[in-house]
Amino acid sequence: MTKTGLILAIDTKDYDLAEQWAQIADLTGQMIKIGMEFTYACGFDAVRKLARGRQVFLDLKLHDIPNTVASAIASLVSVKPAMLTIHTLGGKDMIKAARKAIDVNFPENQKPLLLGVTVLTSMDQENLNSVNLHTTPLEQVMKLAGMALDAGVDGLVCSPEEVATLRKFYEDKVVLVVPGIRLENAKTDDQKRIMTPALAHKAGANWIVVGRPITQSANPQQVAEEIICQLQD
Ligand SMILES: O=C(O)c1cc(=O)[nH]c(=O)n1[C@@H]1O[C@H](COP(=O)(O)O)[C@@H](O)[C@H]1O
Repeated sequence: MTKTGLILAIDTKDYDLAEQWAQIADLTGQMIKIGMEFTYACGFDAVRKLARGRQVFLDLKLHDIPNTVASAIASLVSVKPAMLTIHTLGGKDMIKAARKAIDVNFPENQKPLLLGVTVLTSMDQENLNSVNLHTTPLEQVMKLAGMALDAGVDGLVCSPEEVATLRKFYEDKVVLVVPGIRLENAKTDDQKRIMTPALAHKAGANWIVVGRPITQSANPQQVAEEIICQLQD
């Protein structure tokens, strides 16, 4: 069975709270994810400070013309991220430019994994149709996955619902990072394609990304520990 790790999403505008959550991640041996909310609110000095000495997934979901994405990636070297995200919908030229930007700018032993976001976990069939995509989420994820892997991503961000199919098709040749994790299989917020930690693990996720179910709970450390237990075989 695929080994699955937990990534804690540090989605807050408050530096001190982010540090508290990151310390819980340190105690339980998790990676942290720093995204747009923290970065835009606290700035890049704060991102570097929070990242220091930690394994960081820098989730800025870059999506722009190839030259702009490549230049943005070159500016991220000082954060020393373990992984970073681009949107696969930016297309193959943008992805190739991102790949090259990592290969050229990051030192050999500090190259982050380049992850391609496929179909956001907040999108269901109705949302896909609303942007004129008349395929199922699974078909769209598989199509984007093939294109993105050919163009040079190391891994994919997808919902738990696509993990088993991707794992069967690509075996262990792709890193699968999986948000849309909920402790119960009931849709209660913006996440539409969801699964429990145990089921995402069984399906073959390398990493699950969890934010609010941990950070908004009464006891974040206890919930994190309970989730980690669900990831054992
Ligand atoms: O790239 C991501 O991490 C991501 C992709 C996606 O399709 N869905 C998704 O929820 N995420 C991120 O994963 C985290 C999920 O947080 P919660 O919904 O609070 O567990 C957020 O930080 C999102 O930005």
